[in-house]
Amino acid sequence: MTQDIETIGIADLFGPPSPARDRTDARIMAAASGIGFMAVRDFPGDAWLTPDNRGRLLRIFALPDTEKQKLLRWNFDRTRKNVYRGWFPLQPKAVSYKEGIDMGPDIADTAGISGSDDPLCEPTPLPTEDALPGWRAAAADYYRAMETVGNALMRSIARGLGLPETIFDPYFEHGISTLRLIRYPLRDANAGVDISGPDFSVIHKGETRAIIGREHADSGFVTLLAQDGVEGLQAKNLAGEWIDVPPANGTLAVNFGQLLERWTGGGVRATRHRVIAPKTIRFSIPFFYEPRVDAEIAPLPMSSAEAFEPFLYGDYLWESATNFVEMSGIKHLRQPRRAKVS
Ligand SMILES: O=C(O)CCC(=O)C(=O)O
Ligand SMILES: [Fe+2]
Repeated sequence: MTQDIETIGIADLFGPPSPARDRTDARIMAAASGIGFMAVRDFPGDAWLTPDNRGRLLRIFALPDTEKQKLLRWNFDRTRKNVYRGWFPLQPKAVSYKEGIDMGPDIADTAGISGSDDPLCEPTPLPTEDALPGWRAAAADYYRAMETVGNALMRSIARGLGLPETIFDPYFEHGISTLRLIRYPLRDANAGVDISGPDFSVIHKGETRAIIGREHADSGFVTLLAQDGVEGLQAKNLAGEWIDVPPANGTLAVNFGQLLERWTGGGVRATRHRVIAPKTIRFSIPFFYEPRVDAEIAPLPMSSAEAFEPFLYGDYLWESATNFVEMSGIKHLRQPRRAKVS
């Protein structure tokens, strides 16, 4: 049986305790512990999920190259100081064929982390107000809206696990969530890359489709993904089949990260996903809801919890995130803040 991805209205998560909220919690936990993907709708800030409003953020891709280059990260431009936040350009030879920007909490002024020497807390290089009037304010509003949704899902997951609903709260004060804007152009057939190989293409519904987003699981707690109405995202279901994640307006696709999978001893599933090439250019806006950099992750007080050695979120994230192609070549720039007990 192919299990579909459920769409769940989450308005009740923003109200007082009620039987309706309990039912929503149960549906979320069923998705989290089952297929590991869901779509959510009906929440404060859902007005963002229209083509016009997403377009207010995606305007950044229309900047001239000279303006985008000012935002590049150190691994793409050695004159830059930012290593973790900022612009990643297209990598024509990589499986993932995308460009975009990673932004941190400083854009929404929720940071309280300035002055830190941790690259995970560095400020985000942003276009000037003159280059893109009104854009910064829109990005800040969107960031705050997604923090609110992430927070509501985090509490719902706590309740769904049978834990106090505030158990995760302290971990997320001054969290380092990432707002990412992605553009996947059509692959240039003359780029000198043979995309017929198995790494670069798959058969889907009898058709050969290029891969533009390499198969992976996300690193963080929960990911809130706005798609632009263009298909391409696929999730691996429990039977190991790739199923399409519908890009419906008014919904966010939600998947769970490896941090949460580890924290819950596999109770929540960090589902693998990938992007196959649609016929048109594609944009997406993932928001990775994440704890504070110095959060100590230790086994949860649940009877089913498996023992593991506590670790710092920042150490774990750096190890994981720097394996992605857009973060290549920077692993050596941050040392673990806590030595492993051997
Ligand atoms: O573009 C998409 O739809 C998915 C992006 C994604 O999986 C990611 O950035 O982690
Ligand atoms: Fe992802």
